[in-house]
Amino acid sequence: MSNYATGLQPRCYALVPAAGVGARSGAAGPKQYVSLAGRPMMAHTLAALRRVPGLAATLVVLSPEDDQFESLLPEFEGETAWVARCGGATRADTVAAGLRELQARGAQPHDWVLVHDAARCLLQPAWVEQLMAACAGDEVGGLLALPLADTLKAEQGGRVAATVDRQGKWAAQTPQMFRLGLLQPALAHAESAGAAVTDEASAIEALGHRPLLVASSLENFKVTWPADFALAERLLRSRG
Ligand SMILES: Nc1ccn([C@@H]2O[C@H](COP(=O)(O)OP(=O)(O)OP(=O)(O)O)[C@@H](O)[C@H]2O)c(=O)n1
Ligand SMILES: C[C@](O)(CO)[C@H](O)COP(=O)(O)O
Repeated sequence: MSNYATGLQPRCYALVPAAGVGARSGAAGPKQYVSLAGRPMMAHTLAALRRVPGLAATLVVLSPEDDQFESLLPEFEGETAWVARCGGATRADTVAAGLRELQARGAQPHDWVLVHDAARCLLQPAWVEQLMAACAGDEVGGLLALPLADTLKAEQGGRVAATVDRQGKWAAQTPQMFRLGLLQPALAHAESAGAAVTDEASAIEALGHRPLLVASSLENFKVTWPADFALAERLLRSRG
């Protein structure tokens, strides 16, 4: 019997952490506002989420200091498009604050939350639908990810220290989809243990669960480094 068998149909919420500064990107300001194919990067991310059938609402979590969202994405806010200015110092802090905001807006423990990086602006709705379909009947939830195609090296002082066995290794992407009632305590547990989790799945794993891996696309990369902007722009333009 499921822990979440309330008799109520769970809702699915998207939570977009967008409170980062983009230090690695070399951009003059937060990378989520860099213009790509004529629109701020985050506009592409949010447009993709808007086209996902079955999402009850999308919550964007900004830094309290953000002064660009309203002017650059004036059309976003609405009945199912929410904004909160409660982002934290780390991605995990931002997500935890966003979960509290979802709860305050009526989300229940059995509801699903799909956490998706603002910086993964090449997202395709079909990939999100695949994740939702895979997780629908699952107790734990899961994430989009990609099996590693390259040989993996461990580095020390600019030289190869070791070649790491890549067999069975995947690169984690987003969305990462978990029940609110599981993700919230998982992040709280990670924080109290002083564990710096870089994604939601690691917090869930630390509780002994094994999230589902749902194969995604190389195109769902996270804009991180300076050269990533040009690649994202080319791909966005090629999609028309
Ligand atoms: N304190 C933070 C840090 C990151 N993020 C968000 O988490 C996503 C993935 O993080 P990353 O690519 O690392 O973004 P930045 O933190 O902005 O980049 P950097 O680490 O290079 O500074 C981004 O959408 C980013 O805005 C966030 O909401 N709050
Ligand atoms: C969540 C994530 O995008 C999965 O790959 C990644 O862990 C975020 O890491 P970052 O260092 O905050 O960019």
